[in-house]
Amino acid sequence: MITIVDYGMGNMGSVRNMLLRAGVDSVVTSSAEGIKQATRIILPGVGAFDAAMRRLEQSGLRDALDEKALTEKVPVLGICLGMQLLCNGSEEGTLKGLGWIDAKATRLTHTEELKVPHMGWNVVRPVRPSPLVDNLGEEARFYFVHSYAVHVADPASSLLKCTYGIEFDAAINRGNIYGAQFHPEKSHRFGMAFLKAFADIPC
Ligand SMILES: NC(=O)CC[C@H](N)C(=O)O
Repeated sequence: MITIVDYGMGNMGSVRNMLLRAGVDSVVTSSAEGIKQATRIILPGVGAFDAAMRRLEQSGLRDALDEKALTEKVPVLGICLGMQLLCNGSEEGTLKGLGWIDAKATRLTHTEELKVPHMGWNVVRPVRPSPLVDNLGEEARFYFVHSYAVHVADPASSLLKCTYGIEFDAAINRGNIYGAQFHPEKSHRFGMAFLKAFADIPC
């Protein structure tokens, strides 16, 4: 069973609905108790970096998440802001991130042709094989809405790259920790395949 973490920053319902369309059941929890039951976790997120970190800390969810991710090593998927939170930090804020993957988020550069936020569909390029991305097929495209982009320190932590002015990491992975900068819940069949693959990752 997948547990979707509700910490007041994002649309848990659309993630749950896309999982259902993929034939995967899930529960939404806003409590540390709920997280303790989890065997697989999705950390969604829409909004600002510091506000999200503050909510995770103040709600007591951070400790429960640390235990699951670092000690029990259950598969965890961060989506959009949720992926940025997995990193050491972001130029968007001053607070430290969860630090589960050695990476940082930097601001995208606004130009005449390329507006920030990066909003809309974009293609991604596979970097290395992983059960999470191996079955996406040719020309996989995903839906993005973000102003900050993640760059991993160790190239081996990158699964998918995307280019919007600069190249950035669109999906990342280290051990049991996974992240997607795009919104799989808004990415039609590609997003459904991606979420199904996360649900099927052996643990
Ligand atoms: N869509 C969002 O919530 C974006 C998350 C983050 N604030 C960013 O701009 O990258």
